[in-house]
Amino acid sequence: MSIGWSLVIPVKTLVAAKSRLAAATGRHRTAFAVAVAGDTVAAALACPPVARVIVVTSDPAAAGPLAALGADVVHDPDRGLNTALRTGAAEAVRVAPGDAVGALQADLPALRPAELAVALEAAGEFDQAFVPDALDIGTTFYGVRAGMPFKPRFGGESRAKHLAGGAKELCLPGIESVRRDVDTPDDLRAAIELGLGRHTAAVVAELWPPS
Ligand SMILES: Nc1nc2c(ncn2[C@@H]2O[C@H](COP(=O)(O)OP(=O)(O)OP(=O)(O)O)[C@@H](O)[C@H]2O)c(=O)[nH]1
Ligand SMILES: C=C(OP(=O)(O)O)C(=O)O
Repeated sequence: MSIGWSLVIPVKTLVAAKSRLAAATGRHRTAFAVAVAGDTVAAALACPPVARVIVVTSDPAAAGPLAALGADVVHDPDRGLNTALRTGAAEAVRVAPGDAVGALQADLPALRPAELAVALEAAGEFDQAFVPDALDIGTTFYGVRAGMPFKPRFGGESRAKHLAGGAKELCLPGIESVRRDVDTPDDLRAAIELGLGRHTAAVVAELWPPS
C-alpha cells in the first residue's frame, strides 16, 4: 500500500526572493516568486500520495495566494531555511503522525504531479531520502518515513550534505520536473522547455509577450 505524505514547502520573504533573477524579472520579481511557488504547491496538491501541503512563510503576500490554492500555512520564525522546514515538519507530525514528511523546494514551476508521485513512492522505501537538483549540487526534495528524525540540510551544496547525513539519493529516470529548480535565467529557460505551470506561464507572458 502506498504511504501518505505531508509536504513542507518553504517560501522566503518576497522582498528577498529570487534575487538571482532580479535582472531578468524586473518589476515582476515578486509576482514571479509567488507564481513559481503557486505552481509548485498546485502540482504537489494534485499528486495522489500527498495528503497535505504545509507552506512555511512569514510573508502575508505569499501566504494568501498559496492558502487559496489549498495549502496550510505555518508562520516562519525567520531563523533560516532549515529551521523553517523543521517548523513545518513539527506541524505535519502534530496533525498526521502516521504520514511520511517531506521538504520540497518552492521553485519547481514545471513540477508534474505524476513525476512527484514516482519520487515519493521511491522515497517511501527508505528511512530518509532526497532528490538532487538538476545540476547535482543542491536538493529539491528531502523526506523521511513516519516516525523517523527529520534532518534537512538544505543550503549551498546540499546534495553532498544530505549524502553525508545518510539519506538515500534517489537517482530515478523520469523525474526531470522534480529536479528542475529555477534560480537563474538558464534554469528558467530549461523549465520553459519542460513546460511551465499556469501561474508562472502567465508571469512569463507579461515579461516576454509573444511577438
Ligand atoms: N520559509 C523560508 N523559506 C526559505 C528561506 N530561505 C530560503 N527559503 C526557500 O527555500 C528555497 C530555496 O531558497 P533560495 O535559493 O535560498 O532563495 P530563492 O528565493 O529561491 O533564490 P535567490 O534569492 O536567488 O537565492 C526557496 O523555496 C525559498 O523560498 C527562509 O529563511 N524561510
Ligand atoms: C537551498 C538550496 O537550493 P537553491 O539552489 O535554490 O539555493 C539547496 O539546494 O539546498
